[in-house]
Amino acid sequence: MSQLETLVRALPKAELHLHIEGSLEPDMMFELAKRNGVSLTYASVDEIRAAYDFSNLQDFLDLYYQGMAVLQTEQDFYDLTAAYLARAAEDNVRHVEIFFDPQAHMERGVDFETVLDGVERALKEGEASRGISYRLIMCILRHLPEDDAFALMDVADPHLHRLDGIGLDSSELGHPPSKFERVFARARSKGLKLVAHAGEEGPPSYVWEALDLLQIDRIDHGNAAAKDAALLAEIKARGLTLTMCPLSNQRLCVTPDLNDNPLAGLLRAGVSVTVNSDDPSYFGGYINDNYLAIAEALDMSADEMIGLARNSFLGAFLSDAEKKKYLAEIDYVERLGSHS
Ligand SMILES: Nc1ncnc2[nH]cnc12
Ligand SMILES: [Zn+2]
Repeated sequence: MSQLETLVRALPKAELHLHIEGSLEPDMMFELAKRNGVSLTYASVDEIRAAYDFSNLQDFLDLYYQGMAVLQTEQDFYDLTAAYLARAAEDNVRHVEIFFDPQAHMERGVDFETVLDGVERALKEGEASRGISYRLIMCILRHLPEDDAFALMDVADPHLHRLDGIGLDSSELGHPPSKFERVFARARSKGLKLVAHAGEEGPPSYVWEALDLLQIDRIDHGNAAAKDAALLAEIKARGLTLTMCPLSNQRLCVTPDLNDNPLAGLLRAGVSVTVNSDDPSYFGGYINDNYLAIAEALDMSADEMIGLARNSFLGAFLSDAEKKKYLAEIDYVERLGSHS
């Protein structure tokens, strides 16, 4: 194992951009299909993996919504989340901020409470048994109408104390942040943190809208910011963190060549960049795989790996005391490394 790999594995990390439904591994898809009597169009795990050959975001989303149809009971959502936490623990992930897509389940007749109860039960257990702290972010599907988003906010209203933030995901092109300005205003009035996928496939203007109209606290992806110097300056001035996902960008042909990923350039330009896995079961890697892939492709240093891990806690929706605790752990790993 290289020194850099040893370091990446040892670093405590926060994962800030993870769709829990995107951690559904083919093995579990088969198991749940059997348990729930759902028929899959695939005959084997290998066939599923072979289907994960995407040309763009929509290609992926079509399979992502299809795959999650096996998730039906509270136990399913618990099992899915518990499996992710077990895998994240192997990568020394100490804090997670998880997205979930209730609309994609409710339209199949699964209750909002079933989803939330199962995900939350696993997160609470993960915190107690593995020491992985968490925040939970409910995402709005942007390809659906504004009315549907308001309906989701109504259903979620009695449970808002169990949620930390609101996000915006799904098909970006043709669905700019402005479509959800009023929904985000309502979420803000409820005291929720706000994040949005912006500038993944979409242009810099979508990132501007997320900043100015949605008034987000953090940007998911944000790749397009690298194309607009004024936008970059604004992101820095506001101290906003970008939750970037290099293997996702590669698999969805946002930056098919990892060498072209803007992550290192943005970090070196002083932007608070973080590394995340997005939908690890679909994109061929969990968080350490993402760190190691960009370290190699973008010729990043040990200090930069440490900086990315620090940013993950600094950009998290944690208290200052919690951040301090995690940052001290990174300092410790850094000191160990400097003596070796
Ligand atoms: N990378 C991604 N972009 C937009 N929506 C998503 N939903 C799950 N993964 C996503
Ligand atoms: Zn995402």
